Amino acid sequence: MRYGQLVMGPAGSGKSTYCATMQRHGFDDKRLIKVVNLDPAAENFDYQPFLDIRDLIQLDDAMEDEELRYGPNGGLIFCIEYLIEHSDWLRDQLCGVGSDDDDDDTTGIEEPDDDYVLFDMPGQIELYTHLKAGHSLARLLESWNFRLCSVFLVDSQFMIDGAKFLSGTMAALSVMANMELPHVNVLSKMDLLSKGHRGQMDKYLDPDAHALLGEVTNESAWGRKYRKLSETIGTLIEDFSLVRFTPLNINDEENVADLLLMIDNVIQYGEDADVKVRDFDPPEPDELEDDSRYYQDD
Ligand SMILES: Nc1nc2c(ncn2[C@@H]2O[C@H](COP(=O)(O)OP(=O)(O)OP(=O)(O)O)[C@@H](O)[C@H]2O)c(=O)[nH]1
Ligand SMILES: [Mg+2]
Repeated sequence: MRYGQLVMGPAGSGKSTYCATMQRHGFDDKRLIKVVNLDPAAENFDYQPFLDIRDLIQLDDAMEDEELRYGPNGGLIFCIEYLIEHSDWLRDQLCGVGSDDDDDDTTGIEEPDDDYVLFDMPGQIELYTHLKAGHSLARLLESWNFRLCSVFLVDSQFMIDGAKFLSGTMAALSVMANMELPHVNVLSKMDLLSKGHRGQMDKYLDPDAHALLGEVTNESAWGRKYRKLSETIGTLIEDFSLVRFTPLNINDEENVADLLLMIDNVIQYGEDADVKVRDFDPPEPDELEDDSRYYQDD
C-alpha cells in the first residue's frame, strides 16, 4: 500500500516548510517520509526531494515557449497539466519503471511496503479549488494504490479576524469539495503568533461560527448589508462541523508528532502493520491545558 499527503495551501502558507519538517521528524523517528516537489517554480527547499517535477518540466519552458507564451501563473497551471498528461513519468518514478498499477496487471515488480509520500504542491490555489488539475492528480495517485489525504495549510497570521476566518474557511471548503479526499486543515506558523493574538486564535480553532460572523457583519458596510448571507454560511459551517483547523508550531516536536499521527489515522497508515502505539487524542483546543507552546513569548 502507498500513502500520500497532498500538501496544499495559498502561496507562502508554509507547504514546503511543512514537508521539510515532517521529513525531518520522520528521520528522527527512523521512518522514511519521501517528499515529491510538484512546484515547477520552486527554487530551494529544505528537504531531500525523492522526485522533482523540474526534471520533467520547468516553469521557464512554459513561459519562454514561442507558442505558449504563458505568464508565471498560467505557466504554472500548464506545468501541472503537462505532468498529468505525462503521468507515465510520475508513475514510473513513484511506483517503479514499467509499473502497471493502473491496469491491475502484475508485472512482477515488487510492491514497496508502506511507501509514504508528501506531495509539495504549488501555491496556485485555483489548482485545488476549481480547476481539474488537482482533482485529476488525486485520481491518478489513487489509481496507483495511494491512500491520500488533503493537507490544507492556512497561515495563522491571516486568520486573526472574523472576515479572514470566513474567507480561509471558504477556501478550505472549496478544496474539500473539489479534491474529494479526506481533508485536514492546518493553521501554520503558530510560532510567529504573538500572545496578543492568542485569545483570538482559540476561538478559531474550535469555531463558534455565529460569534465570528457577528464580528464580520459589524465590521463593514458590506458586512451589514449581507448580514443574512454571512449568518447562513455560519450556520452551514457550524451545523455540519465542516471545517476544523489544527494548529502547527513546527518548533514543537510533540505538536508535529500529534499532527502526523492524526493524518496517519485519517489515511489508516500503519493499521495493518505492527507499529508502536502512542496514546493520542486529536487536540481539542479547549482541552489543551497549556497551549502556550503554540505561541512565541512576548
Ligand atoms: N516562523 C515560521 N516561518 C515559516 C513557517 N512555515 C513557513 N515559514 C516561512 O514562510 C516562508 C514561506 O514558506 P514556504 O514553506 O516556502 O511556503 P510555501 O507554502 O511552500 O510557499 P510557495 O511554495 O511559494 O507557495 C518562508 O520564509 C518560511 O521560512 C513556520 O511554521 N514558522
Ligand atoms: Mg513551496
